[in-house]
Amino acid sequence: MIIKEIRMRRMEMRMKHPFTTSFGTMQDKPFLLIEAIDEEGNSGWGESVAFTYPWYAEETVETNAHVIRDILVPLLLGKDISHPDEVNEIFSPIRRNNMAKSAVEGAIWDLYAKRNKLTLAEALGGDKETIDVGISIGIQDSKEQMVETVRDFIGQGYKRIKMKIKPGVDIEVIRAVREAFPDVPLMADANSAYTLDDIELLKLLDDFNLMMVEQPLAHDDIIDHAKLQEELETPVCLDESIHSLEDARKAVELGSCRIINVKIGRVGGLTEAKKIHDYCVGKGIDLWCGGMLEAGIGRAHNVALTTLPGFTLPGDTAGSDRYWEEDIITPAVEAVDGEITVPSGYGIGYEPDLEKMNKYTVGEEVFRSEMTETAR
Ligand SMILES: O=C(O)CCC(=O)C1=CC=C[C@@H](O)[C@@H]1C(=O)O
Ligand SMILES: [Mg+2]
Repeated sequence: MIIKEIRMRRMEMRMKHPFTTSFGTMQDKPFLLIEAIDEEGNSGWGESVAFTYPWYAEETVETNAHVIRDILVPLLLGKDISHPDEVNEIFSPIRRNNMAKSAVEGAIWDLYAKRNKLTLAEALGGDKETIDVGISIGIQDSKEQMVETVRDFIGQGYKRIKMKIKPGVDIEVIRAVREAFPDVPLMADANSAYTLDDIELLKLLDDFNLMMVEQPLAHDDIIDHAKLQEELETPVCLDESIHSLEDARKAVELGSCRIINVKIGRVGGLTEAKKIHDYCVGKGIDLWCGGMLEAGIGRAHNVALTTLPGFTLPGDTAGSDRYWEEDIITPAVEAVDGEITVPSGYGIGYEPDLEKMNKYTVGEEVFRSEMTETAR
């Protein structure tokens, strides 16, 4: 398939509620959508998960727009791609900028699957018809509010509860939730808010039968996480530290984690995510698919990835209604009793809702192999 045109939409959506982590609070969500069109007029979609502020990773919406426009699109326009794995290869000379790469590569994966009359799950080698999903809950104003929020999501049937923690908002909140819900599958995400100086506090987590503690230490660390895992019964799960198969291999060999949160954008796309999956299956490392507060396109990619057999734990792909009054795909992603039915349509399986997309589009750039124009 020849990549004849790539369109980059600047989107602005606003989440229903603010989302607070150890790094801050967000509710407005500017992001980029990528559409790739082949010579037959087939169209595939990808979503950048970069935030406007580089608190989770070094990339931002602006750095993504530059790298996509000036570096990645010129490498792909006019190219004859027989399999999306080639995109990972074409982009390999570009250092990092994984979220930018992933947004473009995701569009090519969707395009490839549609062109070959496959669901994206089938194209990736996934074999599940439904996926179990959990919910990620931001830091709440009080432990009582956290308990009530957890109660609400358990009532909606979510298969596991992830709560954000940070120094001063950790042990007592987890204790309150565990006392209220002794058996709910429960985990905590620290977003790198602790250091090895906190090891005595972190060892207290072992009292709560948590499934895991996610990224307790520095965002770019695997050594200290290995020292921490030696002291903890609770499995360490890495998120921010893992940007590639090589990072995963080193972390597993060092014993830095027993679980990995795979985020397609963080690792540079579906091809790399699949490589990490295949490696971790062989090493007995459990995986789950993390979220980046995606709109429907990104959420659809997460659903497809989660169909791979090594995604053994419920991930963060909640229904669209977790964050959005209305989504930009139809139908919206729906979690019923903590399960999402994998769509049977080709590609990502959800249709872009162009009326909603246009409603939230604040800018668009069109790149064609023979010209580039700014459409609005
Ligand atoms: O998309 C979701 O629902 C998951 C949101 C979530 O937990 C996160 C999103 C982005 C950065 C972090 O705050 C956190 C994570 O680290 O997984
Ligand atoms: Mg995380």
